Amino acid sequence: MVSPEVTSTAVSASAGGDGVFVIRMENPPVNALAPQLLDGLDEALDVAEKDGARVIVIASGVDGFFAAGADIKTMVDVDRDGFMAYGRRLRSTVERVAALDRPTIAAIEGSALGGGLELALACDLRVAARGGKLGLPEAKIGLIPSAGATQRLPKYVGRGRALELMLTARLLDADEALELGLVDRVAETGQAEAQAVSLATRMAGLSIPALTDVIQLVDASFEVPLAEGLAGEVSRVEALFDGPDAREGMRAFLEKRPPRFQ
Ligand SMILES: CCCCCCCCCCCCC[C@H](O)CC(=O)SCCNC(=O)CCNC(=O)[C@H](O)C(C)(C)COP(=O)(O)OP(=O)(O)OC[C@H]1O[C@@H](n2cnc3c(N)ncnc32)[C@H](O)[C@@H]1OP(=O)(O)O
Repeated sequence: MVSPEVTSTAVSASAGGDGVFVIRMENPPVNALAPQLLDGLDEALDVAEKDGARVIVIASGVDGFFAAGADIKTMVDVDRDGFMAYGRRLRSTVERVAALDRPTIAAIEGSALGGGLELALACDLRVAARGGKLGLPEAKIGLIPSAGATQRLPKYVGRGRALELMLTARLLDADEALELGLVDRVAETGQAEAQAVSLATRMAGLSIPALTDVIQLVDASFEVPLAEGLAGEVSRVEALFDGPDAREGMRAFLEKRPPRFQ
């Protein structure tokens, strides 16, 4: 069901009854991450949170592009203050996606480049369809990725591969991106959103507090000493055990019925 609450012209959204909320970026021709698209993303995220979305999919509604990154046609004429202001604006939305307290999946149909790929990297998982290109070509235009890729990419693909991709500015296809660990699933052309929604639907049937805890513990594993991470597991599982989902999940298992998580 299309969500009428999203009024943006650069984004549409649909909320499924199963708790999966799909946000589609629609800023033709290349889904350049222009301010109106970022405003639309934030509006859609507001609606998703208000509606209690359990899993959020960020997809593309523009043929050929998930997102081509910052709008070079605009960037070429913008002054330093505008560059800095836009950078702050873009990073605000990207980091909001990264910090969401529910799982997020990027459905990459078409090319995801520069800031567009950085938006996908801020999601918890990535599904990429064959036919698109993925890359961080900022060095070709005298810039560097500056919406999180230098910090996230090494965690996904390792230091050497992250450097190779950013130092060559080369583009990958979906299969190589999967091989490197840049994306988590590959779909046939035109099927990225469908595959992402299928994955999201499976996740939406589980305990979202538990999934969110797993995401945060895995992300922390790159930052904290092992002992601190293990202690985090303990404190979180004890809190979950005290929460409503654990009792409901165990009772549903024993009663051989689907759990009704909050
Ligand atoms: C107030 C607003 C200010 C906005 C500017 C301020 C920026 C602040 C930056 C801070 C944040 C940084 C974020 C990030 O880290 C940095 C970036 O994202 S930089 C941009 C990175 N993206 C790219 O470099 C992609 C460049 N595109 C390509 O490599 C190719 O287009 C492609 C995607 C591989 C496809 O190639 P082709 O199939 O050959 O098609 P074309 O190249 O001919 O492209 C078709 C058409 O689309 C236009 N286009 C493509 N990408 C962009 C883009 N990013 N911005 C604008 N326009 C783009 C291209 O020019 C063609 O247009 P046409 O010639 O047909 O008019």
